Amino acid sequence: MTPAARLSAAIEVLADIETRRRPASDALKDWGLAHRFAGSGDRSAIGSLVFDALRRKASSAWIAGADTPRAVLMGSLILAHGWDVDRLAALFTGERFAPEPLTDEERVALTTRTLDDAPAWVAGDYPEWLDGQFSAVFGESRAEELSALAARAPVDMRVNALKATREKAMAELAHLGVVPTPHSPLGLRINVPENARAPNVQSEAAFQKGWIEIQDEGSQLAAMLAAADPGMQVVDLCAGGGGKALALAAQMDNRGQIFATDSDKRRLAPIFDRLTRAGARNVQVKGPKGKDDEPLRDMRGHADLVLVDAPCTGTGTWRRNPDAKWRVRPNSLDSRIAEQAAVLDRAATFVKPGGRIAYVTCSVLPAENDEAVAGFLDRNAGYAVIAPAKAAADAGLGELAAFSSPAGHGLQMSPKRTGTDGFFVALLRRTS
Ligand SMILES: C[S@@+](CC[C@H](N)C(=O)[O-])C[C@H]1O[C@@H](n2cnc3c(N)ncnc32)[C@H](O)[C@@H]1O
Repeated sequence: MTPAARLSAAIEVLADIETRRRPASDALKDWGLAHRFAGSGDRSAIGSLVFDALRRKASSAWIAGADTPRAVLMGSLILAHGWDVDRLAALFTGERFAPEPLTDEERVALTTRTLDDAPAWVAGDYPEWLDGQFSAVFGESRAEELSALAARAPVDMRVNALKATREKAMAELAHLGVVPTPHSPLGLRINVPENARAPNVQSEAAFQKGWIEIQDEGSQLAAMLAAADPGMQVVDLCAGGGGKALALAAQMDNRGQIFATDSDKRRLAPIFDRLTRAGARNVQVKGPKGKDDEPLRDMRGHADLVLVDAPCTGTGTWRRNPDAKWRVRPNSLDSRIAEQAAVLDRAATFVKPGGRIAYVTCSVLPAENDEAVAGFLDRNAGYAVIAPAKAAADAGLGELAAFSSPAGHGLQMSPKRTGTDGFFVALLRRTS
């Protein structure tokens, strides 16, 4: 395909995402099936154009002076790819498979409009209805913070201490240009250059041998902050595919027990192969047998630590899922808030006196973070927050103490603050 034809395809896919409110990956897949002549290079280039446009959708529409898929693509080529109007005009020719030529109005908008007078939700590329939430957590920095959440994310890996050291894994992956992550002592990072494809880490021998797991550094730090020690009895209540359970098993050096469960048994499916590959032997996976089954009933009142890696809107992962931010709705936020309250209250049934709950979300919304903790404390008198600065220091992560959440119930990470996805971590001790 010609570069101009790829632009037309990207406009088509963006229109499909917009009109059918569907995930970008589904729209791209369908486009590929309907256009089998397109090679993998074409599909990958179109995917990059679409994802970059979605990252910068509001600001692109602003400088293009319209919010049509065509306008958003044009704006993003200028903002994200550094094009100028002449370069656009050279491809928007209206010739075979090329998008229609630029109108005078488009040309004027694209050469004169800037983000200088744009509101925060436009400059930061996020849905306007969430402005109050972002203002509460980031204040005047919200446009900058959210802009950092719109950028591309690096590929982060956690070295599995059960099988390798960071030095050993780094040497094995040197050809991928891996560097240590700034905070996690087990973190490795590949910074993917603009317009390049992320490497397929899963095909590397180091991955196959279980030396590394793909895991954002924020998720690694959340597991460290949970502070599971060898020998502890740990419940991972929202274990899903097991990313945190694997990190905890390595922290515990395979000693003690982790009971991993999830309300959705199907989500636990990948965990078994992952545990085997990682050499993690202290994790028992217990899926619910029916709707009202409590597979961990024997653990009631016995756990040293209950990890609640809660279901959430995922606003902290928008770097990796830029289309998700335009799909999040007030009713889905309300549903997540209700689930968070339910799962926190369930967690409390497992904690032994003196034990802890680690509450984690990959969100930056106070409604899912500080407010969820405050609600839990109102409903559960025998719990107290462990001061975030202390939790950070205890985990050997004293530098995170600066990132206490607004109400002080937990730590709030973000791409701008910590160079990670946006994770929130609160630790609650059972005092009576
Ligand atoms: C953020 S994901 C977990 C990710 C996983 N811990 C990891 O590190 O790979 C949240 C999980 O919570 C589960 N979940 C939702 N509501 C729940 C509930 N009431 N009890 C337990 N799990 C729940 C979802 O099925 C989902 O798998």
